[in-house]
Amino acid sequence: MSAPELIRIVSRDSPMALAQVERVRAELAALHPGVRTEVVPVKTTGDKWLGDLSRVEGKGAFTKEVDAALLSGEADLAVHCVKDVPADRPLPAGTVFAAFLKRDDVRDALVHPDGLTLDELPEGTRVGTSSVRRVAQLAATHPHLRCVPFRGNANRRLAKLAAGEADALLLAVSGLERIGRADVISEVLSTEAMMPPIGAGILALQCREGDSALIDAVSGLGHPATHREATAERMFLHVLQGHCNSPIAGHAHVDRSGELSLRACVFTPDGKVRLNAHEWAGRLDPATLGTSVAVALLRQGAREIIDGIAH
Ligand SMILES: NCc1[nH]cc(CCC(=O)O)c1CC(=O)O
Repeated sequence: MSAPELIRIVSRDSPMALAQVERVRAELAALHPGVRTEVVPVKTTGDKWLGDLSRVEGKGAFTKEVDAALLSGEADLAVHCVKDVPADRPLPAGTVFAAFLKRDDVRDALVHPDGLTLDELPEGTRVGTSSVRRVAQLAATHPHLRCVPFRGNANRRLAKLAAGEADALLLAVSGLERIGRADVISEVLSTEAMMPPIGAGILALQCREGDSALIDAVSGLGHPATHREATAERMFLHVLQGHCNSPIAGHAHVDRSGELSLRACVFTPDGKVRLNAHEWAGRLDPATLGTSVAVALLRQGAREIIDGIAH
């Protein structure tokens, strides 16, 4: 089938999201020089509402309006951070993932105006983050620090930090790189020090089911190892059935020999309990690995921890 003449790409309108779209346009232009692209920016509930996300009705605060543009035919292709796409339920009916782009850095970074590292931060330092995953892990390893709620896109968070609303920030390395602000990073945290979220650093392309001309055109942007990692991580979360307030981390990785493993954790919000599992896929497919790791954590009591957290 011949490639479409025009691909309309829908995305959130934050600087990070628009930078992601530019990456997709550049990769598409290299693959299909004849295809034109147009950007359809939308504001999502998650961009408009800067309060507690668990108070927004339903999941998908960063994806709902993007999905709607795809389904209504206003756009043909959506670019998402996999991290922001709910994994506890299937994609909206009528849509599918057409490709997962090569994964960026999965790690979180500390941003401190004077360049201090996490271990150097003095008692009482206010760390801006609304992420229950980051809060729980910091509480466990650095109980003398204080997390303060911090929402808004990465550029807004950096502006709030500059305005003194916190003393330091935790943000994804990949996000800072995308907005061209890797210069503010004072320390890149190892995945042992700060386990990443499901889908960290992965961009997914989503389209209407059955739009085969488009699927054919963009599938060449897909990265097979990233696809396996995203599939294992998302199935893990699907089986575990977390909610917005449950601190969960997970990181699948294809190593140099092509072996896939998945390490994952469930925490209590205060970080005092941490369940761990780490398994290799061996002959299992990625989704079965995700299921197996989720079951391993459920056997350790993950359900009771997750359900015991108010949401
Ligand atoms: N929750 C917002 C969000 N969604 C994806 C990223 C980072 C980029 C990525 O992991 O793809 C960020 C920002 C952050 O957590 O610092």
